[in-house]
Amino acid sequence: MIELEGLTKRFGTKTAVDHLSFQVRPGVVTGFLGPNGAGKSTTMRMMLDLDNPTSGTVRIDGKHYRELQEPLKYIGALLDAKAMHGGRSAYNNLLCLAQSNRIPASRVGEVLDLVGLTAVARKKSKGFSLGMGQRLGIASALLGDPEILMFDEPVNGLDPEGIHWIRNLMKALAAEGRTIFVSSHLMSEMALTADHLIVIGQGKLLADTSMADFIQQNSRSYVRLRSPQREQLLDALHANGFTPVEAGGGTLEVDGATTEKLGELAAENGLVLHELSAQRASLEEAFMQMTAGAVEYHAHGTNVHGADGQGVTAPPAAGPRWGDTTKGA
Ligand SMILES: Nc1ncnc2c1ncn2[C@@H]1O[C@H](COP(=O)(O)OP(=O)(O)OP(=O)(O)O)[C@@H](O)[C@H]1O
Repeated sequence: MIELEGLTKRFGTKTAVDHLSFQVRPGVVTGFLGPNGAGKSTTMRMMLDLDNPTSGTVRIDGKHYRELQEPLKYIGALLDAKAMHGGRSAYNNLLCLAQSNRIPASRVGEVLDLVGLTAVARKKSKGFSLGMGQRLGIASALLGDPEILMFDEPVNGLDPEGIHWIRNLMKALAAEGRTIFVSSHLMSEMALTADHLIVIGQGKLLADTSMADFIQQNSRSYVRLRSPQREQLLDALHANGFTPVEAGGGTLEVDGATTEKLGELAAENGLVLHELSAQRASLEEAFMQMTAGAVEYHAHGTNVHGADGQGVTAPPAAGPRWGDTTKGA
């Protein structure tokens, strides 16, 4: 278990991490998400005592990192895959780490095997590709067979097979009851890997929730409609209190409705539908909403339908980018 309490880091006037408090529990993969520059790496560095907090604390199984005897046996981390000594072989890099943590040398061969680097174990790591470097970093994290594992953007540089492998590895490690904490700015990746989510933006906690609840609470569900009798359909929708949104190509989107309700409405009005489908916004959209604040989807719309007051609301041209400061605006 990792516990953060009021963790804060300032670099001069820049607050990189802002009063973060959360727990990372065993037995699940916890995703640590945020846009570039949100403060993920800084938080992880403080968890590992590589940076001093300005204020607040991090506890690993109730202790400060520096109080841990042979920390690699408690917590393994992949932070910067390039941190290895390039002039040493993969095997020797790991052997040095093992020796300084009283880990038997036999474990080096085991973890090299686990990450698929046995064939290049004696090669100098400076010649490694990005993906091989990631695998070597993961091997070093696994060396002490720790109960807690932290990975900062572990799929960086991995090919599709490697990405699949690391995903399954993290899930398998969590299933063994370990605490797995993995950062990413890739929402799609987290959706496939994480059971629990911690989302930060501008160093602040935005969400601490199960993946299922996050999607449920943050993604928008709506119905998509297309009809050759678009004008009549708009009239019928407005007459029944719906606010259709223009989605391009003659398609309309309606929030707060079911396909059953809108199908019946079309039938009652004798309207032909070419499309009637329930939609749920992707996780990516959920993140956009969360980090950009409640995008005022309806409030900033543009009336594109005409002067009869029965306009459709156009969606915003483009959502704010990750890291914008408009949360809650
Ligand atoms: N040593 C430092 N000195 C000054 N500013 C720093 C330092 N380290 C990080 N920062 C700033 O703190 C903020 C958080 O950076 P951090 O690297 O933790 O974010 P991140 O979420 O890991 O981003 P990314 O996904 O791009 O790696 C950024 O604005 C960054 O520029």
